[in-house]
Amino acid sequence: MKIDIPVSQPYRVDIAPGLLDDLGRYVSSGTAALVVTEEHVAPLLLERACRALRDAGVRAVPAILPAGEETKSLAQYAALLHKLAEAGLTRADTVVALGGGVIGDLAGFAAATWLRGIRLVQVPTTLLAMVDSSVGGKTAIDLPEGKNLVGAFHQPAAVVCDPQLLDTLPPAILRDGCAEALKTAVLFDPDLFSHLAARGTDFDRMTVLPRCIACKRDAVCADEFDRGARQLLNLGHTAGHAIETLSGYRIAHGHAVAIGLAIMARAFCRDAAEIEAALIKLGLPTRTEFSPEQLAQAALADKKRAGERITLVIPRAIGDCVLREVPVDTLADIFERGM
Ligand SMILES: NC(=O)c1ccc[n+]([C@@H]2O[C@H](COP(=O)([O-])OP(=O)(O)OC[C@H]3O[C@@H](n4cnc5c(N)ncnc54)[C@H](O)[C@@H]3O)[C@@H](O)[C@H]2O)c1
Ligand SMILES: O=C(O)C(=O)C[C@@H](O)[C@H](O)[C@H](O)COP(=O)(O)O
Ligand SMILES: [Zn+2]
Repeated sequence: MKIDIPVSQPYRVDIAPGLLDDLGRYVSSGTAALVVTEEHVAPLLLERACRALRDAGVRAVPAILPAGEETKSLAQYAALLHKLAEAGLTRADTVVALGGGVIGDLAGFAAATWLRGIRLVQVPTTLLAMVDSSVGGKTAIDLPEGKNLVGAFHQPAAVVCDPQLLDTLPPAILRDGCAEALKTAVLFDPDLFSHLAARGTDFDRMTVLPRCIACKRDAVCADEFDRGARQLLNLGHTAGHAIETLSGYRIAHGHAVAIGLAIMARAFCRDAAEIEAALIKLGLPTRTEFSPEQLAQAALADKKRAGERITLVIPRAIGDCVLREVPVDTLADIFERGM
């Protein structure tokens, strides 16, 4: 299955079981590729990925980083730039991001900035990366002060989505991806919501992956640079990113988004009970130990803030979400309503 993403630099998401072995099709023969991955994914997939590239005449150079959100840091970004320099990557060459959202965001940011931008191929290996982070061109690293505070828009040249890679995913990591899939469903797709609410983590991959990617395509194509409608994709993220930051990135992105979604649903949504039930069915949390005041303070680092006002994503009902600008000093009360 192929999904075209007609942004300023159009590309395609290819979805097929076993597609990793065809990775060589996405990089030109005679060029080089830095295959960026991390210590959990490397033993599972790195050799296969490099073999597929070498069989296609590509000089594949592996770069293995530590696993986990801490890797989206200035220090690992700098280390990756040095690896790009050592590997001698030129503007004819490619960065391959082989991993979940952490590797996709970090390797994507390195590809966006090395030589002011070189080719990037996303090979998502988590559900979250398949349904959300590998598509749309947001790349970033975190600071201790907040999530994704440094980054760039850099669309991939291709997304190589092999659903078989999900077979080795630990259940908690699968649930992270379910949170973003459910977010997408609440935003745009009531049928997808019903599917996830009924099936939980036993969802049908070839239903959920294409539907989420198609929804993301539409939001990204409407507003590639995140100035308006694309901000809807931030549903649950104002509180979610605050929870991640306050926890020192101990709480994973998907879990934090699940809590953020539940807070906004309880505060605003006539379908709040259904959304909370679906989150619970998916094995996701819906409450936080942090106070509304702590969340509001941490949310001041949100990119949807402009001076003393911040744009929130308000879920009025499943399939009916809107952007609303509010004064930042009302945030704690809003979160309180959803606790
Ligand atoms: N750019 C975007 O649009 C966007 C969208 C959503 C989330 N994100 C970012 O994505 C990140 C979260 O991504 P994530 O949930 O994929 O986390 P992750 O990349 O840390 O992966 C989660 C865990 O799964 C392991 N793993 C990965 N693939 C595996 C596989 N096939 N088998 C077994 N284990 C595997 C990893 O080693 C890691 O321990 C956050 O930093 C978030 O901010 C970005
Ligand atoms: O692609 C988008 O746009 C999103 O907002 C998707 C989110 O799931 C993702 O977590 C994104 O990285 C958040 O972006 P940010 O701009 O709030 O850092
Ligand atoms: Zn997200």
